[in-house]
Amino acid sequence: MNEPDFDGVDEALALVGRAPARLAEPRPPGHRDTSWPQARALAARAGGGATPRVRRAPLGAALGRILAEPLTALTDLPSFDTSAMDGWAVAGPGPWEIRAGDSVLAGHGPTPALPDGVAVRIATGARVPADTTAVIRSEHARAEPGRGDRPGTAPSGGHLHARHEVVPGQDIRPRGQECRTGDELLPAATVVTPAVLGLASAAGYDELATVEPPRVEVLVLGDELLTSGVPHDGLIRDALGPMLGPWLRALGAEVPAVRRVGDDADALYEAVAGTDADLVVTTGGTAAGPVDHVHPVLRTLGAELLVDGVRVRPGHPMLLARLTASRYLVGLPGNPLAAVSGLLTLAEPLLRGLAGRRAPEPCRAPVRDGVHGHPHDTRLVPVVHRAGWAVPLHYAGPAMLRGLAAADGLAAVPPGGARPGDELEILDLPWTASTAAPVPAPAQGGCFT
Ligand SMILES: Nc1nc2c(c(=O)[nH]1)N[C@H]1C(S)=C(S)[C@@H](COP(=O)(O)OP(=O)(O)OC[C@H]3O[C@@H](n4cnc5c(N)ncnc54)[C@H](O)[C@@H]3O)O[C@H]1N2
Ligand code: MOO
Repeated sequence: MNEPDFDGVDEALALVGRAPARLAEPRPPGHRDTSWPQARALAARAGGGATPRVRRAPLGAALGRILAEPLTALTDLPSFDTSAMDGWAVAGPGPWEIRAGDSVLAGHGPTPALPDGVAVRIATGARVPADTTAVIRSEHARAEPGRGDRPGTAPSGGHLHARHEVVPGQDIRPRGQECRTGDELLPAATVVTPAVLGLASAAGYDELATVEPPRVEVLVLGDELLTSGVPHDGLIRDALGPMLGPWLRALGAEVPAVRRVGDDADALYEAVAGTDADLVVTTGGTAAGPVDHVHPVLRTLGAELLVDGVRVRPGHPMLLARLTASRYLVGLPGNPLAAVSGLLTLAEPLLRGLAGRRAPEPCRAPVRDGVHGHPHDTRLVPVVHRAGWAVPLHYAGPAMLRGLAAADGLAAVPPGGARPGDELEILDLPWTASTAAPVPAPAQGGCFT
């Protein structure tokens, strides 16, 4: 490729400059790469076209999964008129004669209707007797003992006086207040959180229909990679194997194992041809070096290249291939930040579709400092959120993870760059929701959550 200066920009911009943005130059003709927005849309379409596998699982096994169908109420909630307080059920105007006998407790069937002028003790959560006008909480009522009541026993035969005005319906939760049978409580594609489990249980569910997580196999290429110890003799540590498994799981995938296949074309062919995963993610070997085997292996397999290079820095050699009607391969470049760029550009939207998840609301934030742009390509730059600003981080070169490890997200810098105050799209990292500091709402809100 005849763009040494532009590629050099990526390295130079590992330290973020403050120069004013340059205007985008026209793309040289004949370039085959896909634009960054197109690549994301293509990956999302490929994932969204798949038919998700659905499984009915007991509530306890559904946590973190995606609802395959809407959650509709199997009952009215509450399913009967319920007392909201411990106190007295009363009918008609007071004072009321206290009905002798047991209190009305939670968990019991219907009790006899309440005639006007009568009160009966009732517990929070109990079914209110038919014809009850209101519930008066204990502290708002005064019970006058009847004859024969012993101290410490429930008064009976005495009278009940309200200390405050009684409003009809007070402290009664009417049947169906929260929902009616058949109401849609949550749409399909909702993530099953602990709160969803609670709601599903309250609404009568024993099990939930959820989308089976897509299975992803990670193949780490490269003979130069060590799995332990300090880099030596030209060998380096594998930074991607330890990162990609948990990252892909955070995106809703099942990742049984990360395999290292070295720079062996036959081993790569065998691994890809024999996989039963929905998605194979490879790292390294996407460029045109002597041991870059991803393209030749895909050709031998007859795979269809949906994306072959993306106009994004770092990570432009990333690719997306269809292996069979329902299996995909995402080739991530070997440089670690370039691999993350491929993960967010291609693997994330593809997996979102395969996992049945909804697209997140796009999130934008103003960038505090000017950011150099690539002349033709989008740049992804690690940023932290500070007082409503996205602040670009240093150490953002293609081979570096130092900036990313401190980041809250990646800002998409358009071709030509950004000036201070420009609103940029921010890609959240899957863990930022739990670590982000409270944010004074930026212009468009929603980032880092
Ligand atoms: N002639 C050209 N050479 C390169 C181009 C180009 O356009 N023309 N693009 C460069 C860019 S940009 C990238 S990104 C890389 C992509 O290369 P590959 O996907 O083929 O990756 P490798 O060559 O295998 O590795 C690149 C680099 O990353 C290191 N690496 C690989 N795997 C890991 C890992 N798991 N953990 C840590 N580091 C890893 C590897 O040692 C290399 O240093 O190609 C450029 N070349
Ligand atoms: O610029 Mo590459 O895409 O090093 O990452």
